[in-house]
Amino acid sequence: MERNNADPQDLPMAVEANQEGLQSNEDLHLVLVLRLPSFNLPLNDILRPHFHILDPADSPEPACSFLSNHAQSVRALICVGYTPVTAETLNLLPSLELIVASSAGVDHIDIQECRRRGIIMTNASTAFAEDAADYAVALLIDVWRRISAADRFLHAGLWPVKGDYPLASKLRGKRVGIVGLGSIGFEVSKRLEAFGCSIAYNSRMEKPSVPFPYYANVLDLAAHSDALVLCCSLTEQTRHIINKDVMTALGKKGVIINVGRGGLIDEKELVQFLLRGDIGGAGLDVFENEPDVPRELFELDNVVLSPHRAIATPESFEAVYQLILTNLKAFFSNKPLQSVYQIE
Ligand SMILES: O=CC(=O)O
Repeated sequence: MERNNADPQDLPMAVEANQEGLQSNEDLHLVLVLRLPSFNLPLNDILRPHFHILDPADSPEPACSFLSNHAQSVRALICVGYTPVTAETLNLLPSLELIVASSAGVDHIDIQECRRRGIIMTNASTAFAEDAADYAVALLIDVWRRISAADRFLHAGLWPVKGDYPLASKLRGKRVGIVGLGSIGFEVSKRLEAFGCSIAYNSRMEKPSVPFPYYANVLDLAAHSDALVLCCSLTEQTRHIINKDVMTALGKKGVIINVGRGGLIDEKELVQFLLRGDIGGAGLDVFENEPDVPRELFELDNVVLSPHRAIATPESFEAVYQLILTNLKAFFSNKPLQSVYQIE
């Protein structure tokens, strides 16, 4: 594969050291990092020995002129966090071939434009899968066993006043429908099987390698489930995949857990269903307009809320940095990439 020959005059970067010794920036492949200035991670330090990092957030130049002036020959871009990558941004990067997303979800990236341009994308759901799955299951157990609500009961000093706390619900024997059986959904299935739940799923395509019943339609999955766990990407096809009809099919005792994206659920409808008692409860780590959470939810004891933290542990971030490094090294040495996001 051809080397990237950025004009070193354009790049006000110092000479970098790598493990093999000192190399000038001219010898290192150029990698653009797009991040919000507030997103200060050790990622650049991990990458610098291996790549020549261009980071507009470190420059006083406005991002647009930085990209026009310095990034014309950039072939690989790291998108950190949920920094939007729009068609306008992509237009400033005519040589771009690869986007490495540091997130599991990629709905902040214009994937249709990437498809049109033939830009490959990798995401980080494999690195986040275990933590996201632990969290999804924790939310489900919390809603069914009412742990957070019981905690509030005790904190409010209500045990001596009101007596025994009401019984909650058992996990074993429950039917859980997983929406999106990618790496995160699959980890959820492994954990819930161990709790004695029966698993079914909906996904873009049936997966011949898994033993669980497949429902091509989320409505049918909901009708055969006690809980839905949402682990899929937010795309044009999945926006509001959990709508009024699906919630009705899930029924009054049904529970919804969301560790995907807020936009997967018609949130206004969800609030109404919960207020009317038309579904049994919800465990929500993501919301349609973060960080704004519908205030009505704060009053409901059958709802467990969390500020978009399912994937986040220091260990999972470390795994993401390593995944990013592996993918960039593979790309520049023309080897197979890990965790390629399949753009539909
Ligand atoms: O929500 C978290 C992620 O997409 O990484």
